[in-house]
Formats: sequence, structure tokens, C-alpha cells
Amino acid sequence: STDSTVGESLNYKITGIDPGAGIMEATERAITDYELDEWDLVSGSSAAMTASLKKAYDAEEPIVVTGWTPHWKFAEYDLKYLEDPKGSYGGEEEIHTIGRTGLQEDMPEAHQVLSNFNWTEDEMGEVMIAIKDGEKPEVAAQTWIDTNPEKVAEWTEGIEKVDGDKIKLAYVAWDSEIASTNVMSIVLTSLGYDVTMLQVEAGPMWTAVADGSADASLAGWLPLTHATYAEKFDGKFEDLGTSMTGVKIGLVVPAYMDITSIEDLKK
Ligand SMILES: C[SH](C)CC(=O)O
Repeated sequence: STDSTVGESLNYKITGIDPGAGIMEATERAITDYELDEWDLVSGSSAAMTASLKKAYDAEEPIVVTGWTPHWKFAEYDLKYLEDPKGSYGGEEEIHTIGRTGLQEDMPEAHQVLSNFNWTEDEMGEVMIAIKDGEKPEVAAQTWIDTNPEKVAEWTEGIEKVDGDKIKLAYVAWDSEIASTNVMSIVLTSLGYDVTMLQVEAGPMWTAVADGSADASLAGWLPLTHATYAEKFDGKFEDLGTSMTGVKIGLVVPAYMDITSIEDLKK
């Protein structure tokens, strides 16, 4: 029998995540840019994507997923990004903390901690991997905080405690943001805040910060991933700075697949 093409072996499907994620918009752009006319992007969730990835990887079957760094999947599996010569996925991205307008005057202490927040891919990875291995997010976050007091002190030094002020952090259930939001929730709680974590989809997350129904989010992927949301809500949110640089989105495949570029999906 003749070898099937990459597309045939994958039923021309790219395994995506939640439909509002920026990586999904970027992938639709890639489908157009690379003229992947027969291909479909299947939406679902971050958890469903990693379950499909595990199933295919364990059976050494072909799979293409919408992937991003930082993520524990690169520690778990031997994976590679497909080269993106047309730049559909942009270049180096950053994770930004965004706050509702008015946050600084209403909650100066929280505004300062959120602006100070920054950590490395490895530090986030410790929390993400503990959660992947079955730890509750709040327990994994507390363990990291307990073992990294000096890092947390960088974010909170000189900041006065408050007395039970309510604060709402919006996020999407991406492994990276489950980790960061749980860590920040505990840090703000230790400063006296009454913290609510609001798990929503990406569109409602940006909308909540823009309309003030959430106070902040640690999940702003910029400049490209969430460009559409940032433009839509320009002037209705404050960028509190980057918590991590050198992050990335793209199409990810197991290393055992002998393709190297998005161009190869056309074969
Ligand atoms: C899945 S990445 C963390 C963010 C995004 O694609 O919107």
C-alpha cells in the first residue's frame, strides 16, 4: 500500500483547545497562510488536548496540537514546534498581567503586587507539573510559595496588608494560568484580601477586566496571541506589565513525526 500523506494520517485535523483562545485564531490564520484547505481545527479544551496528545503519544500515532510554552507537555513528551516560516504565530510572546481601570486607586496594594508579579518558566513549571501529577492547584501553589519565600518577598516587600478587601482574578483553564492564578490568589490572601478566582473562557476573561466585573487577570498573552482582545478593549484595561517573557505559541507534534514545518502539512 502507498504511504498515506501526513494529512491522511491525521484525517486533516489539528487538535485545538478552547475556541476563544488566541492560539485558535492564530491557527485559523495559519490554515489560510499555508493554504491547508482540507484541514480542520478541532476545538475543545486544554485538558482534552493534553488527553488526546497522551493517547496518540503512548501509541506513537501522528498528532498535531495547538501548543504553547511554558507547558508541562515538553517535560513529559519529546515534542517539537513545527517551523512557521510565514509567521502565523508571531515571534516571542509575553504573559502580561492586566487590571481593570481604577484598580490603582481602589486597591493600591493589590495593584502593586500584581505589577510586581514575575517568575520564570521553570518556577511556573514546578507548580504546573505538581498539578499534572495530581496535586490540587491550591496545594501545589502553596508548596511552591513555601519553598520560594524570597521570590514571593520580591513581589510583596513594603506592601501594607489590607483588611478583607474583595478581589476577583479572572483566568482561563490553561495549565500555565491555573498555576499563576493559584499562586497569586494565595499571595493576595496572605496580604489580607478575600480572593475569588473566576475561571472563564478567554473572551469573557478580557470582557470581565474591561467591564470591571473582574479586578485583574494574569493571563494576557501579548503582543500577538491576544492582540484582538487588547485592541477590542483598548483604553478599558491597564497593562500591569509582564510576568514572563520568552513564551511561545505554535503547532506542536511528537518528535517521532518526520515533519519539521507547517509547510509539510500540505504534503
Ligand atoms: C493557550 S495560550 C496559553 C493563550 C491563548 O492561546 O489564548
